[in-house]
Amino acid sequence: MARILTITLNPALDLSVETAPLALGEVNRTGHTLMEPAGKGINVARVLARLGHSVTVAGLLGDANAAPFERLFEAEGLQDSFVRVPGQNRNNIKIAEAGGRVTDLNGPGFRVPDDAVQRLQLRLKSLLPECDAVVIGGSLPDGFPPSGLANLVEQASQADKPVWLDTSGAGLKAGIKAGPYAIKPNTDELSDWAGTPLKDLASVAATVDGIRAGGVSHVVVSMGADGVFWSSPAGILRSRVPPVSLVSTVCAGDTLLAGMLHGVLGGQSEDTVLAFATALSAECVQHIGVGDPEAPDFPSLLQQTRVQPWPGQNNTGEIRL
Ligand SMILES: Nc1ncnc2c1ncn2[C@@H]1O[C@H](COP(=O)(O)OP(=O)(O)O)[C@@H](O)[C@H]1O
Ligand SMILES: O=P(O)(O)OC[C@H]1O[C@](O)(COP(=O)(O)O)[C@@H](O)[C@@H]1O
Repeated sequence: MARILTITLNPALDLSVETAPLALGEVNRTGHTLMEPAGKGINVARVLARLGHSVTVAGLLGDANAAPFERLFEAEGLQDSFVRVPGQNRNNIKIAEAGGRVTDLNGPGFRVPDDAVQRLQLRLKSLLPECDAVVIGGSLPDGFPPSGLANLVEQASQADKPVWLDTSGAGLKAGIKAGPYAIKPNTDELSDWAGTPLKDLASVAATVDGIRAGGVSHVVVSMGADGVFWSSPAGILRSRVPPVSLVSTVCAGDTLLAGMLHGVLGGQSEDTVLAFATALSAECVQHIGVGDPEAPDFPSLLQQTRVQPWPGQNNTGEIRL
């Protein structure tokens, strides 16, 4: 069991809605709906706790609607070390239509006070000695500078804690420069970072090589139904997902990251790490919410997940994503 600190700078209440294909501009009657406290670091924390780790959740939490988050932390056994800030955590709406299309409506939340980065740095000072790894996940709230994210990455790295970073846009740009141990962009986020659409595995690989040359040890690229591309000091692996019945891809990236961290901290072989994490993320897309390592069909999903070195035989990199 490892001690993991996750940081969520912009938590959200996710309202997930399962529905038939939307009739825009009309009354739609939905199926299953679920409102849950979320945000990338919090989602990762939930999966890690279910995998038996001791997890502290931190970051910024709006005080106006903190109660559901606090209830979740209590229920899931997560140590709450969030810095409270004035205002509301955002509401994010996730519409999962039959057929697998998912539409995210991510709302605005609190605006951060001027001293937010300093308060977080102070909080981290006391939390870092107590953890084995740090996850920083999600977007930056209004007023939080990308340089502030870079400061947090540097602070944790200087304390010798591996930082796993999952963010996007300007945060990802600044974060990569600060030299995290690992990043987990999806193909769109990596394309955005590269400034060009990455349409095949060869271009993903070339982009990842550049990032690794800059000092990031592990680059995990999640590619939706095309699986995962993982470049690390041990080499490059690519996984393929098992067949699943798709409901919602929301939280699949967070579940994948948690599964990767679980395996890497556990010292498992690379193949085992990637197969486990991929299968768990595939389990996740079969329902709303984070992946469940205790799902009855998880062993079968794991068995059907394929991991291969990349580029393998007959694999020249032109596979289109
Ligand atoms: N349609 C799908 N079928 C099976 N597995 C999937 C599917 N979509 C996503 N996954 C799994 O979840 C992982 C993360 O999903 P992805 O959409 O790439 O990340 P993110 O949620 O961060 O955008 C994928 O790498 C894959 O392993
Ligand atoms: O901070 P961002 O980039 O807006 O993302 C937040 C959203 O991402 C999620 O954490 C899901 O992320 P993934 O689909 O990448 O796993 C949601 O719970 C949340 O609403």
